[in-house]
Order: sequence, then structure tokens, then C-alpha cells
Amino acid sequence: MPLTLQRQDLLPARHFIGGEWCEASDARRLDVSDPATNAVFASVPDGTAADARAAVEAAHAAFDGWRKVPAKQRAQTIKRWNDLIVAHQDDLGRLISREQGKPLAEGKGEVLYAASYVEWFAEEATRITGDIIPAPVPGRRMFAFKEPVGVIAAITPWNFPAAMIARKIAPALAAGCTVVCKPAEDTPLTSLALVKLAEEAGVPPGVLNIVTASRERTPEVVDVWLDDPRVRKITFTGSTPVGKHLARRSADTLKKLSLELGGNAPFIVFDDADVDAAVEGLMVSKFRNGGQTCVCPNRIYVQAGVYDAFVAKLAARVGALVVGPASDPASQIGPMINARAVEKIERHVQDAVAGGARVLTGGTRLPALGANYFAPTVLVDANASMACSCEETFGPVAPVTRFDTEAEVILAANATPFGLAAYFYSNDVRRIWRLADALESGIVGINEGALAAEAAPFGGVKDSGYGREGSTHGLDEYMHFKYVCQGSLSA
Ligand SMILES: NC(=O)c1ccc[n+]([C@@H]2O[C@H](COP(=O)([O-])OP(=O)(O)OC[C@H]3O[C@@H](n4cnc5c(N)ncnc54)[C@H](O)[C@@H]3O)[C@@H](O)[C@H]2O)c1
Ligand SMILES: O=C[C@H](O)CS(=O)(=O)O
Repeated sequence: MPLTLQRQDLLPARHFIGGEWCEASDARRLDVSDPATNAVFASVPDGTAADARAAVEAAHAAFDGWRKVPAKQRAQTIKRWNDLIVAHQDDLGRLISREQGKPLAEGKGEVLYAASYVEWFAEEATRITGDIIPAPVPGRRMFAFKEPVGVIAAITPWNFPAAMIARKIAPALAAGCTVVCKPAEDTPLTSLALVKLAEEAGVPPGVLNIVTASRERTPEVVDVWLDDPRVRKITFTGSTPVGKHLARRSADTLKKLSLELGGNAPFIVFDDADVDAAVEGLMVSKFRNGGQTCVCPNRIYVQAGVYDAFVAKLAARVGALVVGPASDPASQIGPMINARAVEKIERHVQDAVAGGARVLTGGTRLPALGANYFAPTVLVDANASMACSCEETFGPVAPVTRFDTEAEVILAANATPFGLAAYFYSNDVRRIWRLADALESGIVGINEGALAAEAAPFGGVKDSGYGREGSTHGLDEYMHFKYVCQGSLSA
């Protein structure tokens, strides 16, 4: 069934290149389906290398003009974009939920989350300063200017179709860069709608360009940007294997990189924790977007003294979660994005059970609801050798492991190549700072499960990537220093 919006023109369903909405160079189209039913409800261009080249040409041609626009004027344009996003929260929220599957309340919430980054970088645009450096010798004036790096390529995932692309485009425009971008093949419509609103906000032709592409054609499109020396930066959010591929392929043209990659977050509950608060914190962090976020707890460690109480409370809360389509306002857990995602989740649960884990609630698909639904699941007696402990499940599965000592759980928590988010619950002030120091991750939640915020530097370490999005540091990812020294000034 087609999606009806208040603003039907927010479904341009075409590329935006050089200020023009256009089809793919060979007119091929890519179907977009609703994860709740697998029914096709829209289509977008299936981009080609020629489309990717046209996008770079447009972005390169527009760069010099955009970088010279006064920062306050760039800020005003970006602020107008923010205001348009917020004004269309209902349409954009419904669009997100339809193409990604998350409950409508989460879809609408994501719109405001995306807008928070746009508003933040509209403000940061006017604070791009540099340094006046005290000269070490007479007769010199020394300066450090921050300059935009140039054309940037943004490649984004399907799990937050608005927020992930907004927190790349906004700082890029604020810095004075121009953009070519490619959203995930499962969720292209939201990005196209955001670009449509950016056009309305007055972003000049060529400054922001978007190419959509299927999984099969994505390498062809992105390879053009990887090989083009005019593309000075890749900002990527997605899986670690793809991130490493992009890093390798960026070496020949020495592109700047921001890589927001996969996670394997530990969630640790100590004997001195508030157990009810820990359960609620896990519910918020683990089951948001059906467990399909990079910062979802993937391994839950509970100290022996509170293990039974915590597990019983958790199983009761998880077993009560309402699973269903975004069209049902009561739904708390939606469908997974596609069949591959459900297959991976099922494999993790079956592997854990085969390894000795027990299912306290859930553990199976929900075919009566649809092919992409999986029951919210609590596993106990999980261990480090299981796939659910080594790989990112990216679904509504909470594997719980009992532990005895602090030293033991720190070793376990850090025993992963990933390092994006980590969480723990404790009321022991000394333990809190021992853990915050010891955990190998870019983000740490202490007695808190909801961490995302535009004012905070978001990003990981180790195989979770590098670079930070948001915060006062987020603009630096799109800029470089130019040191200027004027001599021969002696009186
Ligand atoms: N760190 C973060 O902020 C963050 C946020 C969201 C998702 N993720 C991670 O992303 C993964 C899930 O998202 P996903 O399935 O969309 O990831 P993915 O890596 O499969 O795809 C991400 C993007 O990369 C593109 N892509 C895929 N193969 C490519 C190739 N060979 N060349 C160029 N581009 C390619 C996709 O089309 C998509 O646009 C999880 O690992 C999750 O942890 C991380
Ligand atoms: O999935 C990855 C997102 O970056 C998570 S968050 O919405 O930024 O917390």
C-alpha cells in the first residue's frame, strides 16, 4: 500500500544532483519494502557510476562558492533546515517507521534526534575560530586557520535513516564542505526527504547531492568516490567489515576518515546496584529499535549477589513487551529490517542454546506476525564462546552471564575487538571510577542506559572505528588547520 503523507512531495523518489531531481543514468529503479510485510510500497533510482561521477562534479563545482559563504549565513541556512525537519516531524516519523519498521513513537523521536544535530551544528558553524600564535621570534605574525576539507562522501546505515545522515550532513555544511551521500538500500526514502527539505531551506545547488543504490550497485557508486582525489573525506556509519574496506580503499588518495562502526557493548550489574534501575536501564538500551542499534548491550553480566533477582525482573519485563507493526500504536518492538537480520538473530539464539544457554522468554521467530519478527528474548547461562558474545546480534536478544569478581568482569567486558559503548550499574563511588577508567570503549554509561545526545562526542575505539560525531569536536572531522606565518615585519 503506498504511503500517504501530508507533504507527498517529501517522496521525491529521485536522485538530487547539482540542484536537479533526476533518475539514474540508465533509469533503473530499486524497490523499497515495508519490513512489517515485505510488501513493496515505493521505489527510488538504482544509481550508477555515472550518477556518482555527476554528483562529485556538482559538489566540487559548488565547493568554492559554499566555503566562501559567511559562517553566519551558512548557519542560518542550516537552522532553516532544522526548523523544516521539526515542522514535518509527523510525515518524517511515519516515513521512518514505514521503511525501517520501528514503532511510530520511535520514528517520530528519531526525527527530533536528527534535528538536534542539525540545530547543534547550525550553532557551531558560527564558532569556527582559529589561533593567533605568539611568535617565538621578532618580526613575525603567526596564525592557525581552520578550513573545510572539501567534498565529503557520506555513507549511512538503515537503522537510523534520519539521524545518521543528519549528523554527517549538518557538520559538513557548517564547516563549508560540500556533500555527496548514499543512504542504505533498505531505507533510502527518509534521506531523500531530508535532502528535499534542505533544498527548501536554501542549500545551494551542488552543495548537497544524494545518490541511491541497491546492495549490488552500491560498490560501483562508492568506488567512484573512493577513487576520486577530489573527495577529501569519507564519513561512514555501518559495519566494521565495510568500514575497514573503505579505509583500505581510501589510502591511495589519503582521504580523511570518520568511521562509526559495529559494537559489542557489555552491560554490567554489580551487587551494589539498584536492581530495578538496572533492569529499566537495560530495557531502554537493549530494546530500543528492537535491539538494532550499534550501542545496544550485546552481553549482560550480573554479579552473583543480585543475579536471581535481576534475571527474574528482566524476564518479566521482556516477556511483557508488545511486538507488532508500527501501524499499531501499542507496538514496542517492530519487525527486524530484513530476512538476513532475522536469520542472524535466530542463529545466535540456536548457537547459544546448543552451547548450554537456557531461554527464559522468547527465543523464536513470530511467523504469525510476519517473516521479519523475532520474539524479545532473555537467555541465561550464556558464555564467552557463544556467537552472541563474540558477534553483534543486532536484535532483541539479551544473553545474561553470572560473574563473581570485579576483576573477572572487567577482563570479560574488554575481551572483544570492539569498543563502542559500555554500561554498568553500581553505587560504589570508587568502583564507578575504576570501571570508567578500565572499560575499553568510546562511550560509557554509569547507571544510565540512554546516552545519545548531540552535545556529546559519539564514537568508538578498536574495531568500532575512530572519529567523533556531535559535540564541539564534531566539526573538526570536516576541517583541517592551515598555519599562516607572516615575516619581515620588524620595525
Ligand atoms: N557506530 C555507529 O554509530 C553505528 C550506527 C549505526 C549502525 N552501525 C553499525 O552498522 C551495522 C548495521 O548497519 P548496516 O547493515 O547498514 O551496515 P553495512 O555496513 O552493511 O551498510 C552500511 C552502509 O554501507 C554501504 N555498503 C555496504 N557494502 C558496501 C561496500 N562494499 N562499499 C561501499 N559501501 C557499502 C551500505 O549500502 C550502507 O549504505 C552494524 O554493525 C551496526 O553496529 C554503527
Ligand atoms: O545505531 C547507532 C546509533 O548511532 C545509536 S544512537 O542513536 O546514536 O544512540
